Amino acid sequence: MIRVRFAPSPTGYLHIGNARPALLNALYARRHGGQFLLRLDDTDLARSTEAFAQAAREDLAWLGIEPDLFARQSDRKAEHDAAAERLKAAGRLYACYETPEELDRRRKRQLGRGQPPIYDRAALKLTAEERTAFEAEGRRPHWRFLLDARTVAWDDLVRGPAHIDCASLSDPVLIREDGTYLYTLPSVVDDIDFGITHVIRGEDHVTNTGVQVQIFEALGAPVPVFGHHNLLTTADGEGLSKRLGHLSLRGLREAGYEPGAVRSLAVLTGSAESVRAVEGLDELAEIIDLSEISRAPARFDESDLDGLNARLIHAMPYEQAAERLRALGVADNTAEAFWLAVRANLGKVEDAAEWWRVVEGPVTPQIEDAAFIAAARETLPQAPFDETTWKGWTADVKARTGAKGRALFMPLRLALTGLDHGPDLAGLLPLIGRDRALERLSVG
Ligand SMILES: Nc1ncnc2c1ncn2[C@@H]1O[C@H](COP(=O)(O)OP(=O)(O)OP(=O)(O)O)[C@@H](O)[C@H]1O
Repeated sequence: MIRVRFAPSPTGYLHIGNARPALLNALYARRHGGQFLLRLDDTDLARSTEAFAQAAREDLAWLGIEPDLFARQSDRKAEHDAAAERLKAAGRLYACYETPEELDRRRKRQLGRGQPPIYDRAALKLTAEERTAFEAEGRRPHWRFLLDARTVAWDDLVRGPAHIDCASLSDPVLIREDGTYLYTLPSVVDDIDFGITHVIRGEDHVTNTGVQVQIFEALGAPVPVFGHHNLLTTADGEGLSKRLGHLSLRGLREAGYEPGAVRSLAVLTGSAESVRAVEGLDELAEIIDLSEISRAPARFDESDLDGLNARLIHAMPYEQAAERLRALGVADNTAEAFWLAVRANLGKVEDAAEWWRVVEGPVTPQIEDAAFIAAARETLPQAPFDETTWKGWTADVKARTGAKGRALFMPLRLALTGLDHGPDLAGLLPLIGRDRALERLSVG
C-alpha cells in the first residue's frame, strides 16, 4: 500500500508554497490508490500553536484534502526516545559539549585555513573524565548522528538520479541541549512507524534526505522512495515563509479565491503543464506527473489567480455556489437562474452581491433620451417574463424607434440597471421582472 505524508510545522498559516507538497502528495495518493497522512511536526513547542494546527487542517480541507490518517509528533516522544537510545547503543548518536561560541570559533578557524567548516568530531575523542567534568560544570550534551563518510544515492521521483556526499557534511545534531529533537530524527521515526512509502517534499530537504537515508538504515528500516519538487517563489524570485505570513491559504480564501484556482496555481506552476484553471482534484491527479516537474524554481504570479478564478466561476455549477449565494442574501427561488445569468461576469462569487442589488434595486436609472425610453416602456411585454422576453421586446423597440445595435441596447441597460456594463440582459430581465422594469423605465 502506497502511503504518503504532508508534514508541516504548525508555526504559522499554511501558504501557497506549502499547498504544493500538500497537493502533490494528495494527488500522488489519489493517482496510485494510496493513503495520505497529515502529520503535524510540532516538536518546536515554542513556536507551534494549537490554533495553527487547527488552521492547517481547515485550510487543507478547503483545498479538498481530507487526510486518511492524522498524527502529531508531540504525541510520539516515547517512540523518538526509543529510537535515540537505539542509535546511542549502536554508537551512531554521540554526546557533544561544545557551546555555540566554541563551535563558531572553530568554524572560523577552519575557514581561515581554507578548510570546509565541517564539525571535527572532537566530542568522539572525549574521555569519560572529560565528559564528567563537563557535566559537573552544568553543561548538558547535545547529540550528533555519526554519519558514514559516503555518498547516499537515490532515484528521485522528480529529479531522477540524485545523491548527497555525506563526507562533506557535519554530523547533524539530532537532539538539542534541552533534550528536544530537531526535525531530522522524529521525521524518520514517524515515517517508519506509519509505513510511509513515498516522501514527497520540497527541494529544501534534499540534504536532509542524505542524512535521513543513513538514519533509516541505522534503524534497520526500509528506505522510502523520495521525491523533491521545486519551490514556489514570488514573481520576483522571493521564497515564502509561514512564519512571515506569506500569501496564506487562509488569506486567499478570505479574499474570495476558489480552492480550484489556488490548487491550479500551486501545482501547475513550474510543472510540464501550462497554468490553467483545472477544477477537480481527479483531473489534476491525471495530468500531474512528478517526473515531469521542472527543476528550476517555480515562479508564480499572484495576479494569475484572478484569471484562474474567473474561469472556474464562469463554468461553476449552481450547486457549488448555492450556499455562498444564500449567504449573500440571494433569494432561493430565483438563485439558480440568477447564478446562470451573472456568473460569466464575475471574478469572484462574492461579486454576485452587486448584481443581486441590481436585480432587487434600488437602482438609479440613467435616462438620456426620454422619448426613446417612453417607447420602450410602452412596448414592454406583459408578465411573466422569461429568457425570450428580452429578444422580443428589443425587436419591438427597434421597430418602433429605428435604433439598433449599441444605440438600442445601451439606453435600455442604463435605464434598467443604472450601469453601462453587466450580464446579458436576456437572463437578467426575467429576474428584474415587469414591475421593477416598468418602474425603472418610468423615471424622469
Ligand atoms: N515556497 C515553497 N514552495 C514549495 N514548497 C514549499 C515552500 N516552502 C515550504 N515548502 C514545503 O512545505 C512543506 C512544509 O514545510 P514547513 O512546515 O517547513 O514550511 P515552511 O513554510 O518552509 O516553514 P517556515 O516558514 O515555518 O520555516 C515542506 O515539504 C516544504 O518543502
